[in-house]
Amino acid sequence: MTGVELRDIGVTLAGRPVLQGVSARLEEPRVGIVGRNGSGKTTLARVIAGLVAPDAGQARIDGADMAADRRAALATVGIIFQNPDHQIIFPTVLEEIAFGLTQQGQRPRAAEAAARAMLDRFGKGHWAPAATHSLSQGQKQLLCLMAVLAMRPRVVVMDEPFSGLDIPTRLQLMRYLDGIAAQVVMITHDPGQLRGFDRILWLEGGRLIADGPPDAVLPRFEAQMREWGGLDDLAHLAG
Ligand SMILES: Nc1ncnc2c1ncn2[C@@H]1O[C@H](COP(=O)(O)OP(=O)(O)OP(=O)(O)O)[C@@H](O)[C@H]1O
Repeated sequence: MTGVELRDIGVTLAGRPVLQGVSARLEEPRVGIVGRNGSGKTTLARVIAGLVAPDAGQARIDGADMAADRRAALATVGIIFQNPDHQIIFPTVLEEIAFGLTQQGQRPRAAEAAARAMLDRFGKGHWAPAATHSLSQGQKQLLCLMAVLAMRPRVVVMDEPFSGLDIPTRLQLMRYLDGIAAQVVMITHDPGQLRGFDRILWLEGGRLIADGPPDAVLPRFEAQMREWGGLDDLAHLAG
């Protein structure tokens, strides 16, 4: 089958269930994942990208198990983390983008040419020799997006990619996203970033508590967040 298939996913970390019984078949071009802090969103993103193997159930993309088949994962799925500093490892922009392509088996010269082509596509050809540490947070996030897209993934998983960015930078990055052909699975706390999305998954306490089109899920999600926002549950410490 095509698309992301999550079948009864369970993940336990440090003896605690973090995801339980999560099942969904995602074929829509734009899928959002919402939920409170600690609800398991990042863990689910990592499961989809094959970075975490579930303790129970199966996660597949286009029929392949991303955690077991890292070669298929490199060709199929890319992930963009919340903090680009956790993702960027090379001193220059060109090296950063070319790296993933050499990982996929391209020769260095071909990888460099493809990296330059990706920079040109975003009108950022002049960034090639720039030092990655000199980029702003928004520029770093765009670099991560270009590095992932250069690998031509079928699915791009994004874990709160716009947090910490100012509004114009966020809007620019969202516009870039509009133009990409890959299926996007995006985690966010901000329902405003999910305009135009096709489907929303809502996680609470590691379980999927709602799954449907934005019109059906987001108004309930926002009402619930406002209600919980009125309570003082920050006083409790996890046991
Ligand atoms: N490596 C780990 N070891 C132990 N517990 C973990 C680990 N990673 C995450 N957890 C716990 O799993 C739960 C879910 O974490 P996760 O990061 O998936 O949630 P989240 O919904 O993405 O949260 P946030 O919105 O705050 O980023 C949390 O209670 C967290 O403390």
